[in-house]
Amino acid sequence: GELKHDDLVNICELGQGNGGIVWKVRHKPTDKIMARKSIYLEVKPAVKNQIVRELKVLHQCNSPYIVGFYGTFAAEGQINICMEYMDGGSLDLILKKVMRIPEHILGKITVAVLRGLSYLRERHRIMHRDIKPSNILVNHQGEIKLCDFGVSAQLIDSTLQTFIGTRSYMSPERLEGANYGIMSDIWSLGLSLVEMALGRYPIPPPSTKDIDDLFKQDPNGNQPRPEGFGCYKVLAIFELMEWIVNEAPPSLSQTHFSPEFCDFIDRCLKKSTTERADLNTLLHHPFYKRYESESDNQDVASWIRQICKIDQYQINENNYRRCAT
Ligand SMILES: O=C(NOCCO)c1oc2ccncc2c1Nc1ccc(C2CC2)cc1F
Ligand SMILES: [Mg+2]
Repeated sequence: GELKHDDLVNICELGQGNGGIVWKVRHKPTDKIMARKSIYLEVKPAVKNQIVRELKVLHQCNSPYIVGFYGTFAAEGQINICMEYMDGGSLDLILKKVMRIPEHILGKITVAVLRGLSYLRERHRIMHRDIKPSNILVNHQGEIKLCDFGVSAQLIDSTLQTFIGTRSYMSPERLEGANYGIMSDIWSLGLSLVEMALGRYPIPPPSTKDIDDLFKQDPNGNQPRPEGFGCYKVLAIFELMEWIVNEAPPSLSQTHFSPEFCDFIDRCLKKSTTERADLNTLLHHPFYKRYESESDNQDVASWIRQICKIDQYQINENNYRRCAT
């Protein structure tokens, strides 16, 4: 049956952003751990009920590359979406812990995202609409899954993409207000991969010297990033949108990345949608091919566990220091 608000007990807050707050919760009747996202909306009850009705389609969204769905309900003026708890968190949080994500892990991420996008398109005829590191979640089993995709048309309209912060992953055509579709998700994937490969949002593009410094000082990319890293100028959001529309797209250099990866990125970040690679082309690209055959994700699992162990170690270290004083 449907989940009820009173059956859920808050454990801890997992994150906040763009009008939504996510809690780790326990479902008392089943003792199951879940993540509950609450989105506050000032809309009429009829609109809320339509959103809940449309979100129930998520019960049919079953794929290894899509975060599991347990149920949805309206309570206290919020839309609540209960989903699978992913104990590795989202890739934007992972990126804060490490300098950057190694290419072979980015290959596995690419396989999962392309397969997730294919599933949403083939089986549900929808695009994602919000591909970015914070909407790609991982767990200790090495699974990589998508969340926060546009399954409810009414929720899309009600939020009207007012979340200005997320515009920076939007494709040029979408920023210009032109028609956009799945090709816009491909642009967002390309931009997200460059950000995770370099360890920083890639617009304005870092200079070759910046990138060489980044790789010289820490070849394995495991040290947390020093403050003021790269001391690059952070553009205001509108400057950023202008840059995406008017300037050349970011790219990767073959000094630090494989030719296949560099080419994959170039194909995703074509500013013109007619030149940009579509989903099927990318599913035949050598970079995707290199990783699609690897069935298990034990390399991802051990990489995630190693990062979370550092995290756990630091928690213990801080606790020890506090107790020792
Ligand atoms: O969270 C969203 N935006 O994040 C900004 C607010 O924090 C979001 O925006 C939508 C627009 C249209 N339909 C749905 C959603 C949806 N949420 C959502 C979609 C799919 C799932 C699947 C179970 C994994 C979970 C979700 F939370
Ligand atoms: Mg999100």
